[in-house]
Amino acid sequence: MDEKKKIILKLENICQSYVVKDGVKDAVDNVSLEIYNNEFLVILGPGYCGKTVLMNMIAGLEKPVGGKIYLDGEEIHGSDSRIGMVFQSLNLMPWRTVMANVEFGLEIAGVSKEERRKTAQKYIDLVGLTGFENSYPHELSGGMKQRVGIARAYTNNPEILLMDEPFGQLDAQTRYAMEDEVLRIWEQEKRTIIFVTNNIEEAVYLADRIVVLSKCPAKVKAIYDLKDLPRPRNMTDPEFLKVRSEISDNTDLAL
Ligand SMILES: Nc1ncnc2c1ncn2[C@@H]1O[C@H](COP(=O)(O)OP(=O)(O)OP(=O)(O)O)[C@@H](O)[C@H]1O
Repeated sequence: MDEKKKIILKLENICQSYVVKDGVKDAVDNVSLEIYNNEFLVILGPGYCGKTVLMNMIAGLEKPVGGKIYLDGEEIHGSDSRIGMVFQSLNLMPWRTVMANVEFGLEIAGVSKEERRKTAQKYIDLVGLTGFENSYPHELSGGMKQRVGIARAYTNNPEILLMDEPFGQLDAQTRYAMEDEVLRIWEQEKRTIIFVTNNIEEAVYLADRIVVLSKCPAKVKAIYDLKDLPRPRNMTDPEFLKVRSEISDNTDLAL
């Protein structure tokens, strides 16, 4: 079988609800998805629709009230080291240098100092932070902090990388630069990426496939295969704009 078509992660009828003061709030409603090995999957949906809740369930940070999650064909029931996460709020430790932040997961896993230095350096170089190993988070720009977050996630060697609106807080210029960076890193160091955004241009720029979610509670509204849209993509190309408008006609995003 084509390695790209191997299903690495499967969500089967995933549901999430919360008890709130005036009843039950449904956040995710019967989401089923198959995610292929090494693909760049973008989850696109309006604000508060349930994107983060869905990512948290994949990451094992919260338990679905219904449904099953399979990784490499086996059901998983919580967090799994094969799934890593890059958060929007990066949770970098301000008292640790770039190197110490990137090494952190390996330190916890008991990897020797020499080994973790080597691995961390590889990913610091990959994300373009060579020379900043001894800097502290407050000395870095927003884009550089995101790079630290990405390096830290890669260092733990996950098969799947979850990125929940990682560039949402960056200014437009830095955001464009980071989109190119994440594509470059993905091309160089292939992993499956599941990337959440509410920005349609970002979705069309990055994705192999886009999963469009409905308003809350999140349901799968449509799936678009963009593999035939050549890379590098240009947001002003007629072909890009055609795909963008086709998708925007079919979303609940306020555009
Ligand atoms: N623990 C919880 N208890 C009650 N409601 C919750 C809880 N977690 C999430 N929700 C609700 O579920 C809905 C989806 O939230 P979620 O954070 O997944 O949205 P989102 O699509 O990631 O939004 P954004 O684009 O703003 O990041 C929201 O209405 C939110 O208030």
